[in-house]
Amino acid sequence: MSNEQAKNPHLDGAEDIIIIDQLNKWYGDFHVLKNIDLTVKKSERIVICGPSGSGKSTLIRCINRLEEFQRGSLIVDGVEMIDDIKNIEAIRREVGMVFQHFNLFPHLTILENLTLGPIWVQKKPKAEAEATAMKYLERVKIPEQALKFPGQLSGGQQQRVAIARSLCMSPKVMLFDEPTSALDPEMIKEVLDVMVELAEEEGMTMLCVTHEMGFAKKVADRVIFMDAGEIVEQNTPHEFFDNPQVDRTQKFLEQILDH
Ligand SMILES: Nc1ncnc2c1ncn2[C@@H]1O[C@H](COP(=O)(O)OP(=O)(O)OP(=O)(O)O)[C@@H](O)[C@H]1O
Repeated sequence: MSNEQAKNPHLDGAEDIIIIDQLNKWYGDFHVLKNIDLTVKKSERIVICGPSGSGKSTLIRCINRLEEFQRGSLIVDGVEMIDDIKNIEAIRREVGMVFQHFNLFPHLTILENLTLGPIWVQKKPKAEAEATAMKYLERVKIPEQALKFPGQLSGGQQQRVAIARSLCMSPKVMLFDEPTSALDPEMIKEVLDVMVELAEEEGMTMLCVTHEMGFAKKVADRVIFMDAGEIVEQNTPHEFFDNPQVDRTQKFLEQILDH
């Protein structure tokens, strides 16, 4: 396995924000994650790819504790993930997640979707939460949609709302689980553009499960290839795409780059 750590200058001297050590997870008898070791630096941008069912979603869902795991350790910003509700809450505050299907509350306006967490979880005053929400709606370029309901927005706009909603909680890490795979082709770019800005202008630490290899080439410090519950290969995008070391990676790249 190639283990070359990203060598981008913006990561020089950066501290480790996620440390995963020998993480193993089973669904019943099915060993879904096998001996995962992964250290992520602050401001690092990681793209995770691999065949369907290889465990990509499960891995990032473990990071913010949407899934439990049976063996190994996982530390996020110095907080170890053990079965302790206070730790889970701390992790959820630090780690935002954007899903394939947006997961907005349909009966709440966009503004209410964005302020719900800050008001109820972070106990922020309503006016402050709304000001922050508007700031992030402007950042994702849809402030005029604030008083509409999710069903009145396009898929691309809803996904940008979901990204803004995560940002309202001031996360230190953002996890993206196939954020563009439910979108029509013409909407994919508008969401990827927001993610690129987030990486380049905010220096956000990002782990993104995606098959958007153009995004990986443009933004990622490191691309990780998973297969059958293992990290099979990881490298800088340049090396990963131009010089894959492992047979399984080569076959995967041939398949997806054919499309
Ligand atoms: N709740 C569950 N119970 C049992 N098996 C599950 C559960 N969730 C996922 N799995 C299985 O675990 C494996 C990994 O799933 P996961 O969603 O992490 O893969 P993935 O690489 O993200 O796939 P995809 O690209 O299709 O989303 C799959 O075989 C899946 O069927």
